[in-house]
Amino acid sequence: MLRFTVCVVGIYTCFLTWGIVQERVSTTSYGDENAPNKFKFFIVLNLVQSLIASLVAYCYMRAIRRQIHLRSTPYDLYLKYAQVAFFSCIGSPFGYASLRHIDYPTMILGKSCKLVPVMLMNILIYRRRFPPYKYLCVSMITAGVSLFMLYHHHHEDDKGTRINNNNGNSMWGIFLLGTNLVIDGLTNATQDQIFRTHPTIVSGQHMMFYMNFISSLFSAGYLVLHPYNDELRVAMQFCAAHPAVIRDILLFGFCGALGQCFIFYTLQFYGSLRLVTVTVTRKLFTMLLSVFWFDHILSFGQWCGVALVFSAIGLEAYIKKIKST
Ligand SMILES: Nc1ncnc2c1ncn2[C@@H]1O[C@H](COP(=O)(O)OP(=O)(O)O)[C@@H](O)[C@H]1O
Repeated sequence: MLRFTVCVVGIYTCFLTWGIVQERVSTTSYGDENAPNKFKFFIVLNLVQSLIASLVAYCYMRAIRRQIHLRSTPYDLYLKYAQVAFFSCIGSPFGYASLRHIDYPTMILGKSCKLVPVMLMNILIYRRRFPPYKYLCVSMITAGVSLFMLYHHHHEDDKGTRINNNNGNSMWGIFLLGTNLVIDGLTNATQDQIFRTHPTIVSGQHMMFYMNFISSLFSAGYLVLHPYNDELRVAMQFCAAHPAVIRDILLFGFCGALGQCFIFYTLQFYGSLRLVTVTVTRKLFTMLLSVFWFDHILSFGQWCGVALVFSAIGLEAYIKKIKST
C-alpha cells in the first residue's frame, strides 16, 4: 500500500509540474515585444524528453547496481521494445492533429476513456481475460472522469473562458482521436505483455531505458533524414536566439523523466490498467485537493463524477480484500 501511494504521489506531482512547464514552453513569447516568438517544435521537445529519460533510467540502474544486459537481452525483446517505442512516437502526433478538427468536450471525452482501449487491446491482441468486476470498475471510472471533466468544461464556459475555438467535429478529427486512443491502448497492452513474458530480465527501469533510447533514435532519425522537415535546424536557431527557452526545455524533459520513473515502476508492479486509472484520475484528484485547500467549488455533476470514481476504487479494494481472505 505504501509503495502504491508513493507511485501515485510521484506521478501526480511530477506530471503536475510537467504540465505547467509544457504550457510555459508552448505559450511563452520568448522574443521581445516587437518580435514575439513561440517554441512550436514538438518532435524536438519529445526527443529531448526521451534522451533525458533514457539517461535518468541508465543512472538509476547503475545506482542500484543493475546491469543493462546487452548480451543476454534476447533479440525478440529488442523487437518488442522497438514496437512500443514506435507506438509511443506516433501516438501523440495523432492526438495533436485531432485537436484541430474536434471540439473540446469530444477531446475531453476521448482522453477520459483511455482505460477502454487499454482493456480492449489486452483482450483482443493478447487474449487476456479479466474478472467481471474489472469491466464494471473500468466503466464506472470512465463515466466518472468523463462526467467530472465535462461539467468542469461547462463551468469554465459559464465564466466565459472558452478553451478551444473549435465548434464541431469532423469525421477526420474523430478518426485521428480514435487512432490516438488505439495506439495508446496498444502501447500499454504491449508493455504488460513484455513484463509477463520476460519477468526475469525486464524491470521498470530496463523498459524505461530501452523504450526511451529507441524512441530517441526514431525521433532523431525522422528529424535528420526527413527531406522536407527542417524542424531541428529551426529549433536550434530558436535556442541560439532565445537561450531562456533552453532552461524550460530541460526542466520539461527532467520532470517528464522523473515522472516516468514512477510510471514504469507502477507498470511493473501493478500493470497498465492500474497505471491508466492513476493517470486519468490525475486531474480529478488535483482539483479535488484544490476544493479543500483553496475553497474551490464543484458543480453537482462533478460531485457525481467523484462519487462514481470513489465507488469504483472502493469496490475494487473490497473485492481484492474478499479474494485474499
Ligand atoms: N505507458 C506509458 N509508458 C511510457 N510513458 C508513459 C506511459 N503513460 C504515460 N507516459 C508518459 O506520461 C506522459 C503523460 O501521460 P498522460 O497523463 O497519460 O497524458 P497524455 O494522455 O496527455 O499523454 C506521456 O506524455 C508519457 O511521457
